[in-house]
Amino acid sequence: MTERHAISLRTTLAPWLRLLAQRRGRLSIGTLLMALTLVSAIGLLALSGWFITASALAGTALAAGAAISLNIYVPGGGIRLFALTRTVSRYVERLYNHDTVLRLLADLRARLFGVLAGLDEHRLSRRRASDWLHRLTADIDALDSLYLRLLAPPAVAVVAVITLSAFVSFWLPVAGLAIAVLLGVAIGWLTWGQSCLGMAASRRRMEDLEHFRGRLIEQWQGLAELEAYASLASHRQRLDDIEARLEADQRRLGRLSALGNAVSGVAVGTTLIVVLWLAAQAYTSGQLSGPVMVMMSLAVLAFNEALAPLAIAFTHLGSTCVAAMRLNELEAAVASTVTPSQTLTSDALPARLDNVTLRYPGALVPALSSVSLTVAAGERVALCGASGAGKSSVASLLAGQLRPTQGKVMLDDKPVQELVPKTLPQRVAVLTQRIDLFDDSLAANLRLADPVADETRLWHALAMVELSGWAAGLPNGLATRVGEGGRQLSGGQSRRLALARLMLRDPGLVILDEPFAGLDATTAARVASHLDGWLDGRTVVYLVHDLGEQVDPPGIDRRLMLREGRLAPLPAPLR
Ligand SMILES: Nc1ncnc2c1ncn2[C@@H]1O[C@H](COP(=O)(O)OP(=O)(O)OP(=O)(O)O)[C@@H](O)[C@H]1O
Repeated sequence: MTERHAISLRTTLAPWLRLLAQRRGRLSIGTLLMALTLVSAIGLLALSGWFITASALAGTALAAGAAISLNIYVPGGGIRLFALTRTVSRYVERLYNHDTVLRLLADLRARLFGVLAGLDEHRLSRRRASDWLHRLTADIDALDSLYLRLLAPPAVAVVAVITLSAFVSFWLPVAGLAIAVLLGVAIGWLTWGQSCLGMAASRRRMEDLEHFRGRLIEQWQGLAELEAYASLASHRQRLDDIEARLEADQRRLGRLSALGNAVSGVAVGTTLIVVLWLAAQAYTSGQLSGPVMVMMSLAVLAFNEALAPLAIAFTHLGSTCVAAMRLNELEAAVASTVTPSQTLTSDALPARLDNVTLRYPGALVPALSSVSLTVAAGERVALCGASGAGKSSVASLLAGQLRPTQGKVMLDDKPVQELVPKTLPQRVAVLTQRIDLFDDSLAANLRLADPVADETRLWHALAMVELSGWAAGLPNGLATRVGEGGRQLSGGQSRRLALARLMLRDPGLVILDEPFAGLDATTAARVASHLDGWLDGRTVVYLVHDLGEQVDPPGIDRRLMLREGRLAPLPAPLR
């Protein structure tokens, strides 16, 4: 890992470390509990070694007739104490740290929800639902390892090396130095070295996992189409390719983790031999007693416990980095938007596009080019154009769901991006081509627009779209379930239900995309006459391919024509 990589790693993880720092009290207690567990494990082994050796030597001396005494109570008590603190602190540490991690997860998810809520429709629609799911699950999971796997264990290991080295130096400084150097190098390798080795594969794996999940969901959703066009095999082949890459990286990371574990074992083993050799020399020169010599060596052996979690955690550091990078990108996208503060009046809203150009990300040509149009308060404008002319793009701009690449979008003479987010859905209503109905009752689907609407209002809204007779004839009336995505309803019924839902609100600007699509002429004419009354006193933009084909939307004051993303002169009327 170069210096540049190290800097980018720091900047990538910095926002998340700051988030962790908000819980620094809990994290410090958790780390202390980890350290206590480790110290108890080292103490237990070291003291046991000392005690067994001292007892053996005392026994031998007694057998040889020497008069010696050994206090067995203090070391025996110490061993019991370490055994007890090791068990209790491990249990409490697991409980406490898992609780901390769950709290961190809640912090991370809440922060991500906040970020997602701040994204406009445009940014949200650039990714598949599965990608957002991946952000909320796998990415957050990868980040939660930041404390438990990447911060606390190396911190505890470093403190433990310093403490052990100081402890051993008390009797034999050169052995203390050997411990500091050898185990310090091992910690360096297991953190820095392992992360360098695993960085590429763990990053790639994280990216491939997201692709794999997205494509897999896409395959299940589109299974019927893939089978109908005999494309299932090629689609599956692409999935297999990603899976093969995932498996190869998994194997690579497994091998690297095994290498890390081997390095950790070799490091502890080598340190043990060196300390034993130095201690044996000190013993033969009378500098050190036998029990202390054994105690030093066993203390080093117990250090295995401190190094064991490092190899796997740091081999997978790339996953955490990718997750953090993705979430940082999202945060940056939200941070770049203006803090909104303006609200809309309760009257009909004037709307304006000032020299607006809109280019979708990655598109070769703009969807809208230098479009300027004004809709006065209370006016009804029909925006006509062929499929792909840019009508829906205009609607999304007016509804604040898209931001223009250039130019200004004004509602009520205020820039749309400066409007408080909740004011837009309250005052601007859009009926798009895509109808979203939920697998719930008719009443629940209607009450999305107004949760406190009573049944009288619901029946009135249904009557406005000529659905009240049909609904009254259903055995369960308003409690009838519409099925997933409104499957129990016809296309025309779904559209009218969506229109009824829209009429439960009180918007100042109404945008209706082909409001009568899928309706027969008689029903369309009846709905048009109800709609006409409801639209009075509101600004209206109709999006239509053309006028005069079937039933026109009611009360059109002016007609505009869009052609290939530009406002065009109206064609001369047919004679
Ligand atoms: N999310 C998107 N990403 C990229 N390009 C898009 C996106 N949405 C629309 N476009 C492109 O922008 C242009 C205008 O599309 P738009 O949906 O605004 O047209 P429209 O007039 O509403 O069409 P229709 O009547 O078929 O709904 C089209 O060329 C379309 O391909």
